[in-house]
Amino acid sequence: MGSAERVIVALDLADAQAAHALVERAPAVRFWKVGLELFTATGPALIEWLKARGCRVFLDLKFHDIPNTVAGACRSATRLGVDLITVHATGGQPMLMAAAAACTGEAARLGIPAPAVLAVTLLTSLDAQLLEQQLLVRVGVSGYVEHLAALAAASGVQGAVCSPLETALLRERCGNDFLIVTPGIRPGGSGEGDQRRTLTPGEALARGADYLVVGRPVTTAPDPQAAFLAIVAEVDG
Ligand SMILES: O=C(O)c1cc(=O)[nH]c(=O)n1[C@@H]1O[C@H](COP(=O)(O)O)[C@@H](O)[C@H]1O
Repeated sequence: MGSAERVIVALDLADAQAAHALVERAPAVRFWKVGLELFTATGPALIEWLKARGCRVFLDLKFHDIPNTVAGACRSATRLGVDLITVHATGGQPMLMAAAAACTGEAARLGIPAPAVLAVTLLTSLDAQLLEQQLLVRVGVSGYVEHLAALAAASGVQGAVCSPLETALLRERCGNDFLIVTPGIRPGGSGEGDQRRTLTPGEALARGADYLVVGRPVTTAPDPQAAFLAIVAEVDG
C-alpha cells in the first residue's frame, strides 16, 4: 500500500455541497472519512457518491449502545459497503463481539466484503489529567489505551483507533494483523485545536500505524490537494 492510500482525510463538513467541493479540489485523496456531522446531514447518499468516484470510505459514527442496538447499526453500515467503521471500546466486550459478528454475518448474507470494525480507545482530545480527574481512570493513558485495545482484539474486532503516542505499544501488544488507525495528526506548524495527544504524520507512521486520519490540516488549507500531498511527501521522506 502506497503512502497516499494510508492517509485518510476527515470530511468534517456541514453538507453535501461542501463535501463535493472539497473532494473535487483534492483528487489525490483516495480514502475519505465521513463522520457524525456530514452523515447526519447527508445520510447514505454521500457514501454512494464517494464510492462511485472509486474512493474508499471510513464511516466514523462511533457506535456506543447496548449490543442489540449496535449490532443493528453495524448491519446497516455493512450494507452501505464501507471499508471501515468505528465503535467505542468502552461499550464492553458483549457490545464489541456483537459488532464484529453483525458485520461478518451481514456481509456473508449479502456476499459482500465486511467492513473492518475499529474500537475507539481513548479519544485524542483527552489527556492524562482529564482521564484521571474527570473519568476517574487511574491507570494512565497508555495503560488504559492498551487495556481497551487488548479487549477489542480479544472480542474479534479488527483494529483500534488511538493517538500516535500509543501506536508502538498497541502494535507490540496486539500484533501485526491488528489495524491501527491514528488521528491526532499535526504537521509541523499547524495548531493543535481541541486535540491533546498529537504527533506529526512522519512520526505517526514511523511508530507503526496502518492509517493516519487528518482533518483540519487538509480541509481548512487554502489548497487542500497541496496540503494532502505535503503530508504524503513528509510520510515518504
Ligand atoms: O475516530 C476518530 O476518527 C477519532 C478518534 C479520536 O480519538 N480522535 C479524533 O480526532 N478522531 C477523528 O479524527 C478527526 C481528526 O480531525 P482533525 O483534528 O481536524 O485532524 C476527526 O474527524 C475526529 O472525529
